[in-house]
Amino acid sequence: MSNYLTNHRFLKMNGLGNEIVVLDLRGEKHIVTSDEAIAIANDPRSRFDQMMVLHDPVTPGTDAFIRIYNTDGTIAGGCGNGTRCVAWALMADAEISAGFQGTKLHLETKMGPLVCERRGDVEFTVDMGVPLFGWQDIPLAHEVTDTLAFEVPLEGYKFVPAAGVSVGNPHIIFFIDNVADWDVHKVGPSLEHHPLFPERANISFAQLVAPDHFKVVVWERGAGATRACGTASCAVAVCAYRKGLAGRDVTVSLPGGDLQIEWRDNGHMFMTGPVELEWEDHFRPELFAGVR
Ligand SMILES: N[C@H](CCC[C@H](N)C(=O)O)C(=O)O
Repeated sequence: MSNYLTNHRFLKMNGLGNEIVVLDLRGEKHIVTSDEAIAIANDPRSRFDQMMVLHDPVTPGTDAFIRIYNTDGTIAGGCGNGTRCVAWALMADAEISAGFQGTKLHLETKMGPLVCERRGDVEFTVDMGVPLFGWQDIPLAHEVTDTLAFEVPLEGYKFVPAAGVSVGNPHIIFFIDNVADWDVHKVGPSLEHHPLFPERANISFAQLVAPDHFKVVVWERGAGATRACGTASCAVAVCAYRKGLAGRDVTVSLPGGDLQIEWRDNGHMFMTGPVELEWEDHFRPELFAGVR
């Protein structure tokens, strides 16, 4: 492992149990390689679903640029839970916030800008942008008549139409009767890699509890089953609204807890939820038994 990481701030956090590492590489030119990301993810102390690496801002007026890595070393366009963790780090962490004043932060990923607002000690709202519903946007490998109801075989289960959307990353949702009947470990891997999804996909099973409440379980592209997924919660909320199942303001209950999603009239999705800091240190190779 390259020693350029040494001494950079390393935070192990989570957003509703979605395991997040925040690595502050601002001021550093190196970009973490896929192999380095995998090595950090493979160490039990720093195991992550997503690693959020902070770089110097690219667009004037923004506070930082974030590169997002999945457990398997691939890059993700968006990560809702991780973005809230970054917001906490830059606004509130004793060391890297550098006494940040105010309650608003402008972040940027390869998918565009992300504005974060602090709501409380550990509670943040993120403007997750505008969802895209075209088959090329999701993307699908070929055109389907209706991206809110198309066919993907679910081996071993009765047919349920799939809904697709891009919220900065590809999401496929199955609106089903009861999440307890679905084993994401069983169906997730083959759906994530299904040939209909040329960039692979995050897979969700969503159960309507009430028009303002869903129970959701997620199999994430590049990370597997996670305890919570912010972008999937946005994806469920906007597809449910467009299918006439729900209103614009919904609670999404994930295995790790609840997120609030609001799809405002201006087309933007707003996600609100908590973060937790587990431990922080400076990156030192000896901290990571398996990382060399
Ligand atoms: N856990 C993340 C999503 C990661 C998405 C990633 N698995 C991908 O698109 O490759 C969230 O809270 O939104």
